[in-house]
Amino acid sequence: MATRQAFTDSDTADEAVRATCDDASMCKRFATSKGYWKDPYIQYFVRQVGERKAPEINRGYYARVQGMNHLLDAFLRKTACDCQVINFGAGLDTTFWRLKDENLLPKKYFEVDFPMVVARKIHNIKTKPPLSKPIIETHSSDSLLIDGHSLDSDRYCIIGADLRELPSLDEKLKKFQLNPELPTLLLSECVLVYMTPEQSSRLVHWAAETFHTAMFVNYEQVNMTDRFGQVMIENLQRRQCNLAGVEVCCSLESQKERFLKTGWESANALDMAAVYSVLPQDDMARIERLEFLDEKELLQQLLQHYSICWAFKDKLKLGLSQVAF
Ligand SMILES: C[S@@+](CC[C@H](N)C(=O)[O-])C[C@H]1O[C@@H](n2cnc3c(N)ncnc32)[C@H](O)[C@@H]1O
Repeated sequence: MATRQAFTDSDTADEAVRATCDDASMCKRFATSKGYWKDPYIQYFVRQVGERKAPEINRGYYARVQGMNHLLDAFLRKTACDCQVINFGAGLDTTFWRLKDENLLPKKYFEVDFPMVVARKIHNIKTKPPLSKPIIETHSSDSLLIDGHSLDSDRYCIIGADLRELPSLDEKLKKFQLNPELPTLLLSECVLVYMTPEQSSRLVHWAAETFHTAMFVNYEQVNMTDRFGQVMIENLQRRQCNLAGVEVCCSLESQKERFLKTGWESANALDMAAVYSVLPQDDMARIERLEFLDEKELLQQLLQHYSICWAFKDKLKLGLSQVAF
């Protein structure tokens, strides 16, 4: 009886975590509909623009997407795209298509998410030619491996796996030709916070052990010990969504420490208020004209509660320390 209860609880918890990918995509869909940035592909994953989001939410998403893209693109340029990218907990992310359009595709772009999320993503790809065509165009043979829980092509691979189960994750990535010798960028955008500190540390450690030249970029909450953080935690808990890893989100120091304790050479972290202030000023002026922002303080508070942390190890001496803001 006790075992059955435990199974049911953890299943409900995982379901709530999986649902967060819809929240992220709906917010991105709304912000792109307002013109914050361009994403011609997100409409194929989220059909409706959906209900209005407050201007501070849209600006927060703008900073999140621009911040992550900035480090991703800098890594791709540094390696001249002779590298691979793994996006952990990618959800319905559309970065593969952006990179293809911008001629910035790495040798192979991998995504991992729960099998149920991956199944939905693959269904959308299969049924929407604007999504499937770029994958077929970058694939050399006639046969493409697609089943319910994985898609494998020459340049793009989607894997259904639980990031907390490392032996199985490692086996699946290697089965789909992950190359430990290639410089590798690992991305996690609002993902590690749903795992316990031990589980996320093990994942980050696995990455440090597997690749000699790599960068890990993690976006998630920070400064969560104050009242604002407490309200965020309670709001999510009300939806059965537990921030199991919130302990690591105390400060920029605790974010960096996770990497420094698990085999990474160096780690940096900025809160999103700092990132916001260093994003290209001309585009910033453009987006700040899109919607009137009444709640300037609220935006500032929101930005101070998210961060980007990036860590690297650079055996090939590519100059990864220069990949920064
Ligand atoms: C908030 S969403 C973010 C999605 C995407 N990274 C973005 O920013 O648009 C979190 C994602 O992480 C995935 N995720 C969380 N824990 C995971 C785990 N243990 N294994 C696989 N995926 C996980 C969820 O299914 C969900 O798609």
